[in-house]
Amino acid sequence: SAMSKEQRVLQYVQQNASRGDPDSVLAAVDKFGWETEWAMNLGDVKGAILDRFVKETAPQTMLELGTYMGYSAIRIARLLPETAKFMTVEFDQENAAVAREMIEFAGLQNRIIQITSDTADVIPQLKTKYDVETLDMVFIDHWKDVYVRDIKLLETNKLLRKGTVVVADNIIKPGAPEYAEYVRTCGKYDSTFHESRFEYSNDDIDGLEKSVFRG
Ligand SMILES: Cc1cc(C(=O)N2CCN(C)CC2)sc1-c1cc(O)c2nc[nH]c(=O)c2c1
Ligand SMILES: [Mg+2]
Repeated sequence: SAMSKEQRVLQYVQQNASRGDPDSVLAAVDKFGWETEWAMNLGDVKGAILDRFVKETAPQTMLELGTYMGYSAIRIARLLPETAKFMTVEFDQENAAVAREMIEFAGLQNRIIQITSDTADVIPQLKTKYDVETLDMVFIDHWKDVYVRDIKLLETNKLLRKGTVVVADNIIKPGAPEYAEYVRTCGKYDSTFHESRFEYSNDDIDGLEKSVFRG
């Protein structure tokens, strides 16, 4: 059967990037996104903002909700020390399979714990099954309608501590208004909005919300 868009991106990476070179993998995905087919990767413009947050935070324990093709997982893992524990969760089996190959091509499979499951099932298991005490940083980029559900699950499962940094994609496009409202008004976070460009677009606006848990 014909290849999916995600498989086409993976093939392009395998044929145009250098195995074991994460930056060349990111560059190939971005070139494909700009020049050939749009895809919902974080992309280079918002990616540079996330890079800065990851470098500033230097997390030892990190969680990503929404792996998709693995682009942001590679983006994050390339900045983490070997000692860091980084888990990424993807619900869609086909996307998870593409991500596994993309992450392997980048040579980062030893730095990324890939989980294929519903985040609502995984979050309550992080302490017991994944030996997590608390999270230093979280990147939320799965589905806008469950952003609030999942950050509340992180709270009730005692996975956040004073200073945990929670970053969320797509605050403007497609938009996560309930999430923005929650983190900005619930009193539990110091939250800032970082305006940027929508992935692979010169004119559409989007942005990342960065919310630091007050503990
Ligand atoms: C799938 C999709 C379509 C969008 C859009 O407005 N489009 C008009 C403009 N054309 C060009 C693209 C299509 S925005 C978006 C999207 C973007 C993300 O970064 C996402 N991140 C995580 N999870 C998501 O479901 C997610 C969806
Ligand atoms: Mg996104």
